[in-house]
Amino acid sequence: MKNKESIAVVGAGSWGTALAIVLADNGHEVRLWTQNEKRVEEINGKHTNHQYLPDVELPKNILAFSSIKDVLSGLDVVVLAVPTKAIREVLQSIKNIRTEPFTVVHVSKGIEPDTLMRISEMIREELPEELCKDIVVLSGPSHAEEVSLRHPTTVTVSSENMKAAEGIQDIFMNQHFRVYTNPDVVGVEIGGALKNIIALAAGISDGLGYGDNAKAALITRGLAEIARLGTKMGADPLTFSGLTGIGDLIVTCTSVHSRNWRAGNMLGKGQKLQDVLDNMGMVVEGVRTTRAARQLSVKYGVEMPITEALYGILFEEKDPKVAVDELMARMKTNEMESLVHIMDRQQEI
Ligand SMILES: NC(=O)C1=CN([C@@H]2O[C@H](COP(=O)(O)OP(=O)(O)OC[C@H]3O[C@@H](n4cnc5c(N)ncnc54)[C@H](OP(=O)(O)O)[C@@H]3O)[C@@H](O)[C@H]2O)C=CC1
Ligand SMILES: O=C(CO)COP(=O)(O)O
Repeated sequence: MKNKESIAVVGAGSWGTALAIVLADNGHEVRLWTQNEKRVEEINGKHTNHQYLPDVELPKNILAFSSIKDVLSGLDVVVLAVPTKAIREVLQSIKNIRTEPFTVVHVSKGIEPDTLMRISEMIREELPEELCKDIVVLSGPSHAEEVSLRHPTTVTVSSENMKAAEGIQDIFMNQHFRVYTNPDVVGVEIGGALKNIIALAAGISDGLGYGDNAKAALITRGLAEIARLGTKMGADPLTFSGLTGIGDLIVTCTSVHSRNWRAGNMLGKGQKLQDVLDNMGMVVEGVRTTRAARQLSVKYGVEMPITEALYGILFEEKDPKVAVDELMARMKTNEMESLVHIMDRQQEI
């Protein structure tokens, strides 16, 4: 029997709401924060969140609030479920209110451009040490739409303090939502963030009318470049063959639920990036992360051809078809050569 807790979920978008359902199903009292008053009324009155999860009825033990102060008061666990670009702003409001220490669970998948920080690093920078007990990342192949329908889903939690990760594993785990632990915070965060770049590329490939061969190539070679960069940054190479690596790549590159795949698909069909983003109504994390990953590839001296091609399409108006032609015409190489430093890193560990 798990301890019942009161838990704050900050962000009532699709993922925050789906995770609130998991926590509510486990019997926890869930306080869900959104700055949108109308959504607060809808969640508390009709028990729905139509904009983000249409047709899903929310459990009654989810209570929504628009005051961040009311959401946080007296709670030990705060789940941060906002896009990467909103993380600092939200943490600044939290730190102005809280005086007691708490555990932050972050579920966002991005890297901050320019600072090149992972999300746990941004949290460490924003929250004073005496306020932030532990940081736990929850990531893996998990579309909100399926989690909210209680379809079987597996994710991974990771933290520098594995006791904290195990505590969060207990809070979330249930019959539909299986939670693993992994001590490799860098690998878990890098895999989750960078798969969005490859999902955009997979969507573009589908939008151009290419088939399964192209998609398999993008997933496999995408994983190779993610693992190359991740291991240079200190990740355990094995993490990339787990849920937060290949697992999340598969789900995001092959599902119509993925906002990154859908955005790519529209780009491949010839739409303009700004129109795609304006019409999505939800965050497409891979766009900013492409900029960050390209900066990281330069910083660490790691070749990332798919990221480079996507950067050209997103930010330099390169024709997607030309970008694919250029990828195919790259100098011939040995499949394993580019993985050598990953194997070296594995031996070090
Ligand atoms: N959706 C999914 O299936 C999954 C998503 N993720 C990750 O979770 C994170 C959140 O994604 P998701 O829930 O899908 O995004 P959505 O676009 O569905 O929702 C984003 C939420 O964040 C809120 N928000 C945005 N900007 C701010 C801000 N500046 N201040 C306060 N609140 C803000 C929005 O509020 P409002 O509606 O009021 O604008 C909304 O509630 C992303 O990093 C994503 O990669 C991870 C796994 C699965
Ligand atoms: O991270 C996700 C699934 O694991 C969701 O991906 P999208 O943000 O592309 O929808």
